[in-house]
Amino acid sequence: MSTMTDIAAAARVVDAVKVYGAGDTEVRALDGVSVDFTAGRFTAIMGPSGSGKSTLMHCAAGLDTLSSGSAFIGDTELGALDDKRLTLLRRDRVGFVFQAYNLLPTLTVAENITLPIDLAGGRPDREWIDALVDVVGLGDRLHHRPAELSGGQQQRVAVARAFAGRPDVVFADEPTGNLDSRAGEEVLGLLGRTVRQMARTVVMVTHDPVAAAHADEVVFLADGRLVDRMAAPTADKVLDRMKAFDGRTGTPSAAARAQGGPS
Ligand SMILES: Nc1ncnc2c1ncn2[C@@H]1O[C@H](COP(=O)(O)OP(=O)(O)OP(=O)(O)O)[C@@H](O)[C@H]1O
Repeated sequence: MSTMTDIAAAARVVDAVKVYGAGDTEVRALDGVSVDFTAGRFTAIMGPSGSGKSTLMHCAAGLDTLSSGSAFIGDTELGALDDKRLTLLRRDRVGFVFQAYNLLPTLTVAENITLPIDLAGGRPDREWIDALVDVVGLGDRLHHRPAELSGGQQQRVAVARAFAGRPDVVFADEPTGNLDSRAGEEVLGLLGRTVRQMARTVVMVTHDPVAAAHADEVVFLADGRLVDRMAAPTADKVLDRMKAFDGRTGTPSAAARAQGGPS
């Protein structure tokens, strides 16, 4: 398990290439990406549509395999695992939050949160789960069913579920895509608090500069390549950087590079 004091990467990819199709229809969704997702930090992945954000997340999380290069969760290289071990690694060491909340409608909030642990035959750590429930602010909803909750509340349950087994890293793919801006802000604030107060690691794919501004760092992809990183992002700085990408080549302008870095 990772702690705040680790300088190690919770997840990383090295020379990651992902090719879909072949011949005339070949697409290089990832074209030699190397990136570390530092333990104890909240990282956002941004870039134009089709730049490879979801592909990077899926390959880093072991949901998809690379064409070449390697992906690691902690020190474990995913390409070295057979299907069964990869499934166990995803279950035990990785958490997921998707745009659709994917809660089970027949289970209560409390049961949804501990479902992955129950399915794995584990015993939930009560103290940890109680602390999580506190952070997500759902203490008075634990015995409700998902249909009795707002979208924002359902996504907060999904966030608690993702962290319930204390995974090394939680990957979030457009977690606020279905939410209005207020509910989205709550979920993003919650992800940020969980990282900072509970020493967790989050990697989030987003289109939204306001969402990316909740992260500690933003990595920018364009045309399947890592083209920039920004520490201490603000929505304005992220928006400016996105505007500076040439839509076709993904190359940031010199002006954009000059204003980069933390403010
Ligand atoms: N299963 C697939 N088969 C063929 N091509 C794919 C597949 N998945 C993704 N691609 C292609 O790979 C490239 C990268 O896609 P990806 O979904 O990773 O980008 P993205 O940055 O997440 O895009 P968006 O912001 O629109 O969700 C795109 O050109 C896409 O069309």
